[in-house]
Parts: sequence; C-alpha cells; structure tokens
Amino acid sequence: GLDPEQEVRVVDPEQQARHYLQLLDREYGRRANAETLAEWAYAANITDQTLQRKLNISAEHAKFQKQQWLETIKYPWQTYRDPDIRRQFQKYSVLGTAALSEEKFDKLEKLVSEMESIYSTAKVCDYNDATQCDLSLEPELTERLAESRDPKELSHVWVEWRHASGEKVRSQFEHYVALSNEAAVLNNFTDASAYWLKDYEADDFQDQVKALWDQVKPLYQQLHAYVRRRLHDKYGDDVVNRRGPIPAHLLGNMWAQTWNNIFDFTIPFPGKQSIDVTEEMVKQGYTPLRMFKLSEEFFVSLNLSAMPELFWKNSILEKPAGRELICHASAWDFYDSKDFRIKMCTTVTMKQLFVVHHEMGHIQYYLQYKHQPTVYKGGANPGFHEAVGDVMALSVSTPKHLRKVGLLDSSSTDDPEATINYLYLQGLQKVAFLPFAYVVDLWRWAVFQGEITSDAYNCNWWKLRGQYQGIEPPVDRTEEDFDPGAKYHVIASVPYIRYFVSFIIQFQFHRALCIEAGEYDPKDETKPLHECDIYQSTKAGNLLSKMLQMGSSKPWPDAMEVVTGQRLMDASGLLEYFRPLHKWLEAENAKTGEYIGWDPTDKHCVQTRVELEKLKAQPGEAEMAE
Ligand SMILES: CC(=O)N[C@@H](CC(=O)O)C(=O)NC[C@H](CC1(C(=O)N[C@@H](Cc2ccc(O)cc2)C(=O)O)CCCC1)C(=O)O
Ligand SMILES: [Zn+2]
Repeated sequence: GLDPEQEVRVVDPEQQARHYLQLLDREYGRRANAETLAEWAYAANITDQTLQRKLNISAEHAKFQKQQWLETIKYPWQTYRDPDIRRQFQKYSVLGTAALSEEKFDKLEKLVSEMESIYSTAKVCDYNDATQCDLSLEPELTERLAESRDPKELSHVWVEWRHASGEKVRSQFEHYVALSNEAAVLNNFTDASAYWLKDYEADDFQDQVKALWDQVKPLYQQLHAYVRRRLHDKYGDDVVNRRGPIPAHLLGNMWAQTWNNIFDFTIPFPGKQSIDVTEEMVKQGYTPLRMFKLSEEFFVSLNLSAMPELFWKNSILEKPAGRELICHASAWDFYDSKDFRIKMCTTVTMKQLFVVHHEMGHIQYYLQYKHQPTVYKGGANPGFHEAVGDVMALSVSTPKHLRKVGLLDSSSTDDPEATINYLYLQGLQKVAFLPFAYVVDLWRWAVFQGEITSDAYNCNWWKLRGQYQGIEPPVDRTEEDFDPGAKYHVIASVPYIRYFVSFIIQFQFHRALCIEAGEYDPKDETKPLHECDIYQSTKAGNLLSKMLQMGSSKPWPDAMEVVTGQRLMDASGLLEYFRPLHKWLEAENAKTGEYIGWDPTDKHCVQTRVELEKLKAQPGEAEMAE
C-alpha cells in the first residue's frame, strides 16, 4: 500500500473535471443571479436606465461565457465514463447567443428589448370615444375582447392592436431572425429552429408533435363546428359563415388562442349552476394576494413546498401605478436557491386564478430543484415547466374542488348536463388552444429555416392559422401588417411549442397522479378522470416531487417515466379526460347537420394596401362583396 506519510496525488482526470464543474457552477450561479436581477429591474420598471443596465450586465455575462467556453471545451468530456459529468459538460459546451461578436450580441439584445418595449407600451383608442387613446393590452383591451358582443367594436380593437404592436416591429423582427440564425450556426446548428429544438433531445421531435396533433384534431374539429354554429346563431350570416373559418375577433381572445370568454353565450345547457366562479370571487372580496395564498395552500396540501418569506416580499402581484412595466405574467428563479418571484398584473377572475396556479407551478419547480447545479435548473424539457401549474389547476377547476373552497355552493350536484357544461368550458381552454400553440412555432420554424421569407411573413401566418385553427382575420390583411408580432412570445423570442407539449403531457401527469391519489381508476366508471381532484393527496405530491427534483439532470423520458411509467408523450390522457364531451359534440353536430371542418377563407392577404384597394375595386370582387 501507499506509504502513509507520502501524500501521493493520483490525478484522476474525471475527479479533476468534477472539481472544475463545481467551480464553474458557483461562478455561473453568481452571474445568473446578477443577470436575472437586472432583467427583473427592467421588466418591473421600463426606463432607459433599467434597459441600459440590463444590456450592460448581459453583455458582460456573454464575454465571461465565451472565455469560459474556450476553457471548458479543452476537457475531453465525451470520453468521461460518468454520464452526469458528461451531461453537465454537454450543457456548458453550447455557448448560445454569446457566440456572436460583442456588437452583434448587443444588437440582438437591443432588438428583442425594443420589440418588448413597443409591445408592452402600445396603446389603442377606444371604439366609442376617439379621444380616449390610452388603452393598454392588459387589462383594457383584454377585457374588451373578452366582454364586447359587438362585432364592429371587436374588429376595431383587433385591428388597432395589431396596428400599434405587430406592424411597428416588422423590421426589427427581420433583423432578429437573421442574427438568431447566425448565432445558431456558430453553435453548429443548421438554424435557430434546430437550436430551439435541442431542448427536447429527440431528432424526431417535430414528427412526435405532428402525431400528437393528428390524435387530437378530430376532437378539435368537433368543438370548432359547434362553436361556429353558436356564433352563427348569435351574430348571423353576415358575420359568420357556417361552413367557413371562424372570424378570429369573435372568440373572446386577442389571438383566438383560448375561447373561454364566449362560454356564457355558447354554453350547451343554460340554466345550470354556473361554473364560472368569477362573480363569486368578487362577491367574496377575493384579492390577488388571496388568490396566491389559495394556490400555495393547494401545493402545501400535497406535501409540496410553501413559498419562502422572500417570495411574498419581492413579488409584484398587482399592476403598480405610475410606471411602465411588462404586465405579461411571469415567474422568476434568481439562481441563488433563495430568491423566487412572480410579477403579474393580477385581476380577480376565475381565468386569472388558473394563471396564478400556472405561475406558482413554475415557482414550485424552482423550489423542488433548487439543490441542483445551475445547468440543471430547468424543466426536464420546457413543456414540463409549463405543465406543473396547469396540472394543479385541473384539480382546482373541478366543481368538486370549487365547492370544497366555497366558491361553488355545495347544494349543486354533478348531473350529465352539468358535466358537459364543465368539460365544454375546459375544452374552450385546453382543446381550442392546441392548434394555436402548434401554429406559432410551425410559422417560426419555417421562418428560421427560410421557407417563409419576410415578403410573405403575414400571408403565410394566415395560411397556417386557416389550415390548423380554421379561423380567419375579421378584415383583409396585407404584407404591410405583421400579425405574428402582435403576440408576446414572438416579439420576446420565447419558444412556444412548450405550451403544446404541456397541454398534452399535463393530462398524462393528471391521470398518473389521480391513480396515485386513488381518485381515478380506468375500470371504475364512478371515478371519471375529469372529476378527479388530487387535493391533500401527499402520495400524489410525493410522486410529482420525485420528478420535479430532477430538474433537467436526466433526459425527459426518464422524468416522464418516474411519474407515468411511460417514456413517450401521448394524447390518450387528454382524450380520456374529454371523452364525454367528444361524444356529446359528435351527437349534437350530427343533430344540427354541422359541416365538420371549413371551406377556404374569402378574406384576402396581398402584398400591399394599394393592391388590396385595386382588387376590391374590380367589378367581380364588388359583386362578390354584395
Ligand atoms: C422569467 C420567465 O420568463 N419565466 C417564465 C417561466 C419559466 O420559463 O420558468 C415565464 O414566467 N413565462 C411567462 C408565461 C406567462 C403566461 C403565458 O405566456 N402563457 C402563454 C400560453 C398559455 C396560455 C394559457 C394557459 O393556461 C397557459 C399557457 C400565453 O399566454 O400565450 C401568461 C399566462 C399563463 C402563462 C408563462 O408563465 O409561461
Ligand atoms: Zn408558464
């Protein structure tokens, strides 16, 4: 054996590499904390100073990352035996946009910040009072789109928002695309879409998504046909063509992405006890803080983590007066395992109660993996991060749970018609959303890959919106418009397929947790999946926690397997949940002879407004309009 006096240092390369990673992790965590604090300061208070400070810090961080990267790639990490060491090096070996030159990096950061600022400060004039021109997206325009039943007002708000947002950022967006692709190529990816898709660790991921869409499309088409008929009943032939696409401005949402706001006048069985508890929340004096406390209590009931004191101290839960800020809700990890925040301009509605759960789901994931090294502080894949809060909301939104928390009176019972009403409301949010979530990145992948060029950005956007969602714009469009730029994630460079993934896998998780909680049994008709509420099930919480604690330390199929026993995404959970609604819609649409699907739109999308005027001046066109 070794002479005890002599301290011989056997240099095991992997041991040395592990030590290097620990040093790197400490430095990365410290810098990520500083960068996130600067990002928060800007998002919470948009000024030239906070913007400049954010840009300075991220430029400095990029410089450090580049130097560090040159050091990191010297390690022969592909040869290491330990899969965990290899995985950490693999993540550090992707430099990202810091691979750009300093001035190009800075230009890209500026472009995205500019687009975010234009979007977040855009104002629109009131339809009924042209002197009132300070309407913001949140809350004013969102409320107009949700509550107005006047197609002319809806069309005005829809068109003017796009005029004030998307149209203003088309040139920045074109430049952003070029720089994003340049950065991707410097990282050895073909273009930015491949760089985005790396997070799913599957070279057939886009095929997986297409297969999932094919599985759920029949259900979507049934819902689409029923909603179109109800809109036709309300607005008449001049506004809604019963065999055509649905005009996008009638669906209660600025992007026609979720349709829950038209529930009240399209409800299958009126007169039943209303499951939209917004009124009851207002009546009971709910405040944003109380909404967050209710959500925290749900997580704690599952033996998951409570919010740390710092969360309540640092979060912004209501729109502050007297300053411009990014109101788009968000959850933040400050990478110090202590500071976690939400910034949200919360209003007191049922939909917002679910958004509260959605954001709290992000915070819960941060808390569960806070012991992981910085490179593993992320979702198993981005879709997992988006699913956590929504899984909780699937339980919270059940009439059974709403009765437990006193938002629905306990006298009401669940009869088959009430069940259809409930599943219909859920479908307006979950099923309606799927083709939208798919189209946002189908369009962006095609733009990054060069299949859609800037001279045809807008008309290709509407081609995809027509093909997958079966919707059309309220008025003709041209390439002087830039409607994708009217959606936050597009101008903020936030990938969107994560939400499509989330809306599929959240039902897989829900089913698995409901089985674990003893709340659902595939063979027991008296316990259908849509009635399951996992509230207070520590077994379900412990199972979920096991997966959440992994962060992104393993490929996502391993994380999926921990909760569901499966290694694949599949839509069977969603289809199982909505089966009663699917059957009812098929019968109802058959009864009213609905045309399932839609004919091509008669709305135009051409190069310029001048061309559009000429086109409409043509005699044939005029007759058709009559
Ligand atoms: C620092 C940072 O950016 N943090 C990330 C979280 C992280 O990555 O750690 C983050 O907070 N992102 C913000 C984003 C906000 C919302 C959103 O944008 N939702 C989509 C899609 C959708 C729609 C309906 C629905 O029920 C659920 C989702 C939309 O509104 O189009 C707003 C409403 C809900 C969620 C979010 O929380 O995902
Ligand atoms: Zn989210």
